[in-house]
Amino acid sequence: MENYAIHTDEIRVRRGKKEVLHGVSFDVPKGSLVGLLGPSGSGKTTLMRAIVGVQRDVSGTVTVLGHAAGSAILRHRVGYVTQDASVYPDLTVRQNLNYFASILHAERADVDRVIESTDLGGQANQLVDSLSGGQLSRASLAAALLGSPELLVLDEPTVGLDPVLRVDLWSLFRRLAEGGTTLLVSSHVMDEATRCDRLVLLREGEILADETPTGLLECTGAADAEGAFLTLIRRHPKHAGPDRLEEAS
Ligand SMILES: Nc1ncnc2c1ncn2[C@@H]1O[C@H](COP(=O)(O)OP(=O)(O)OP(=O)(O)O)[C@@H](O)[C@H]1O
Repeated sequence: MENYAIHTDEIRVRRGKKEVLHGVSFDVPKGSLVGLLGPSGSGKTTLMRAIVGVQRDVSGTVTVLGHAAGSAILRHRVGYVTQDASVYPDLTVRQNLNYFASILHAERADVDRVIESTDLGGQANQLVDSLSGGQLSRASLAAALLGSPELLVLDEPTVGLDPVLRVDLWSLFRRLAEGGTTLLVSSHVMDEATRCDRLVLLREGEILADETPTGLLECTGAADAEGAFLTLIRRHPKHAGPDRLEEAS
């Protein structure tokens, strides 16, 4: 288990009156870039919240870097970027990062490092309020990179970005993984899947597949990740319609 940054076993989560994760089990190897893919409402955010230890009513096992999810010891070792901007609009990018660096007791030099790695040099002295969507996502990411966390949990960091910015961000994720950081990145854009080491496909609170991109195409016979996802849905007895059960059997 020490080779895993995240180990989960039979996670169940209730939100409101309904169970939204139904016994989810998967592992994220250390230093890997893993994509958590699934349509809107499939439970990606809930699963990430369970992993970073901010979700209530979680049962099952969630171990992060060898500790129970949410343990105080993990506070500086795990970076979490939600779908909402986590930087202050009335401060510049650099002022935000200086502020978060002081909370984390990170070196000031770390601020320059994260500005450079997120390619925000040109916007460092710009108010966050005036950043574009892509720059705002990168500013939140820069804040999460302070202190060099071992694990980054990123909830739909590329949502709303144009294809060029998406490619840039995925290149950054790859560089971080090559530097030894583990990344769990959620997305509902299946194309992005091909950039991951492993893919976890989630649908209605259940894992449909936990595979390498190549393995996923091989086991479904599909030409791309989107086709693979559709094939898996058709094969799943719960999701297959009466006319599809035959096809799936
Ligand atoms: N605060 C809440 N109270 C009750 N149910 C909730 C709450 N937040 C989310 N849910 C439900 O939990 C399920 C999973 O939601 P979740 O946000 O985890 O999905 P998601 O895959 O991240 O979706 P998206 O891609 O749209 O962000 C959905 O059915 C959603 O309606």
